[in-house]
Amino acid sequence: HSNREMWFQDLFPPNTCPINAKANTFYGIMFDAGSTGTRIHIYTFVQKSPEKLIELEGEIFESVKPGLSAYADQPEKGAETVKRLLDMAIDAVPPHLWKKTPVVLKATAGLRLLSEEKAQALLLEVREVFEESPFLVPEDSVSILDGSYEGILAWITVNFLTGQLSGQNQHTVGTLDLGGASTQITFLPRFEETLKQTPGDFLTSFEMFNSTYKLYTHSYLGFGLKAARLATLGALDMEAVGGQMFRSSCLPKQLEAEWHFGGVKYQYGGNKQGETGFKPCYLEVLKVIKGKLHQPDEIRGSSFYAFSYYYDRAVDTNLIDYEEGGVLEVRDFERKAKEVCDNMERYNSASPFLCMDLTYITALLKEGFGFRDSTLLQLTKKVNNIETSWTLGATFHLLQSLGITY
Ligand SMILES: O=c1[nH]cnc2c1ncn2[C@@H]1O[C@H](COP(=O)(O)OP(=O)(O)O)[C@@H](O)[C@H]1O
Ligand SMILES: [Ca+2]
Repeated sequence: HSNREMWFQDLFPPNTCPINAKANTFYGIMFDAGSTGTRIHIYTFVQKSPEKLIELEGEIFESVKPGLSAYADQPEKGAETVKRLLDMAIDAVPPHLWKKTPVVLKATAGLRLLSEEKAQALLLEVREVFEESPFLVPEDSVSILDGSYEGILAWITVNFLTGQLSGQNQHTVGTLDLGGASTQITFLPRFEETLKQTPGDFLTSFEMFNSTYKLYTHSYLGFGLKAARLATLGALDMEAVGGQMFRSSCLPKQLEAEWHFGGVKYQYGGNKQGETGFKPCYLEVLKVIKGKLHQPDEIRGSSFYAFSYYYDRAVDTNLIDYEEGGVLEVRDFERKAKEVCDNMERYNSASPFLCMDLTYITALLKEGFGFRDSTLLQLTKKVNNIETSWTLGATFHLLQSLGITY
């Protein structure tokens, strides 16, 4: 917006503003407090006419690391990271719309894993930051997002961005999200048989854009990439034990290092004497996964959109381009896992966990969800320049609940 535009908007009520064709522009601010980082998504929408679906115009995105859960014992410092991000919205949203622009933060698996007391202390501090801002603070504006909604809202985002939620012929696509602490699988079942075979708590009905979708979705807490590292190391419930060294065949033989996650410090290293490589690593990882996940038959033959750590690790190993993304088969992850794990001493990687991560992704897809080697995965970070994140779905839901859209 130019200054001249804003000067006019202050003189005229939005709908009659003579020079501003975009008087029906509005904004929504959604924070994603993930286990590894906090992100702000500032969305711009236009509603061209009351009976039309709102259109997404653009997004401003910024992120900080580490996530809120790293501030479990310093909630004020955690809230400060949110405040710095919110300052961006002050610049991005025109002042006359501040009061009409809702701001919401939803936390995912990092906070789900904290004690109730510590999580609530963090949320309370964030709430105060919001109250002190000039934006609209709806009831329940700061909360922990339910795992099943995390999957559904990401599914809404991807299918909205790919144009599957409008018009008659809807061919929706399933979504796979691999976070740091939890992972989600979501799709619209096509066969009656799937509905019969699925436990009730894996099915959720959801209304969006005047349609009701009965979705298969589940969030597996503790099955995110970083939580899986701890589980593989046998360190998941061991925070009380100090000074213990956790070893794995998925790590370079000579490695000894420290790692911080969720405010806890872990020491880990390679199997100095014992085996290393893909085979022993796969067996190790399998112990974490085997028999723990529900396998819907229907997905074996279908293709899915995959993002977050699926995307990041595919980029790290040159399976896809960072900007472009790409289509992979499940077996591509396995091929890369073998390549990395069986050449660990020589493989020049930014992270000593690369072998473990790729092996975990392979095992999660094949043995966890039951995908075929040939299952196609569409790896995406952005669609039409908008981040593929549950935050857009959550913002639509928010606008709907505020009566700003339907
Ligand atoms: O807006 C986004 N666009 C694309 N990827 C994202 C976005 N936000 C988070 N991610 C990805 O999510 C992963 C981190 O997961 P996260 O910190 O959200 O853990 P959680 O979902 O288990 O709480 C990383 O791969 C990161 O790149
Ligand atoms: Ca996430």
